[in-house]
Amino acid sequence: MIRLENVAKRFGDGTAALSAIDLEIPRGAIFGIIGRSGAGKSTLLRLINGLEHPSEGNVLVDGALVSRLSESGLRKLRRRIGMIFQSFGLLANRTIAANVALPLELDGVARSDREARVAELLERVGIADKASSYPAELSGGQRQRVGIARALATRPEILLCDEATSALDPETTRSVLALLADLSREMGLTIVLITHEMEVIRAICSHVAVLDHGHLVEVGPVETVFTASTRQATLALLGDERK
Ligand SMILES: Nc1ncnc2c1ncn2[C@@H]1O[C@H](COP(=O)(O)OP(=O)(O)OP(=O)(O)O)[C@@H](O)[C@H]1O
Repeated sequence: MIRLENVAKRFGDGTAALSAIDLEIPRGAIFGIIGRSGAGKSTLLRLINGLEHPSEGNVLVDGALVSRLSESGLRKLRRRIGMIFQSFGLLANRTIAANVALPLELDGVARSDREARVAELLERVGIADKASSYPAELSGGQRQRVGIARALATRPEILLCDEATSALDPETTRSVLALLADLSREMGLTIVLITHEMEVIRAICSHVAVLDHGHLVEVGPVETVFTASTRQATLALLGDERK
């Protein structure tokens, strides 16, 4: 379980990216965090995997205080937390199989075990036939499948998704989100997804938190928030849907 207790994050230049955030993300949830550009979504994700530390408050993953972890503790934590990105983050000069194998190589996994695991992952995300291709030869949706396979290589319990479908067309977005939902169910994976698109939240999330100018406006089950909210920031994100 991920827990933020009264978390604030201020950057050196005085920017307050997050203020007084209390949030609990249950194990196995598909938890969406929505907000406009600059609302603090990426900062919140970076606090969960320890890339940033809070200026105030606590971030806990399964009871461990992230800001108190040693370097080796942080490395272990990041092995339990996979991440995928809008821009996919693949290495252009490596084949698809070699991209997926990278975290296993860094972990010192033996070559034969790596090859077996990579084959299994590529099969699971539906691109087994692309193992020897290079990223430039794949569509956006296929590249994100590679990103998902790579993120899951070390069998993490948590997957952080940073605008993972924002570069994809609506149909490809739906198929990638469906894959994420299936993986969450199969593996008991907790997914924390940040987006500025309501449709993404509606498609797979069980819970949603709305961020606005660094503040948590509301949080709850998707249906409740989307049908009953009276908060201006939420209504603005819902736009015409509620009219
Ligand atoms: N390293 C940094 N130094 C200074 N300010 C930062 C830094 N990172 C983020 N910020 C500021 O913190 C605020 C929140 O940024 P953040 O990237 O978390 O928002 P976001 O909701 O993810 O936005 P977007 O959807 O545009 O990525 C913004 O005002 C941003 O300019």
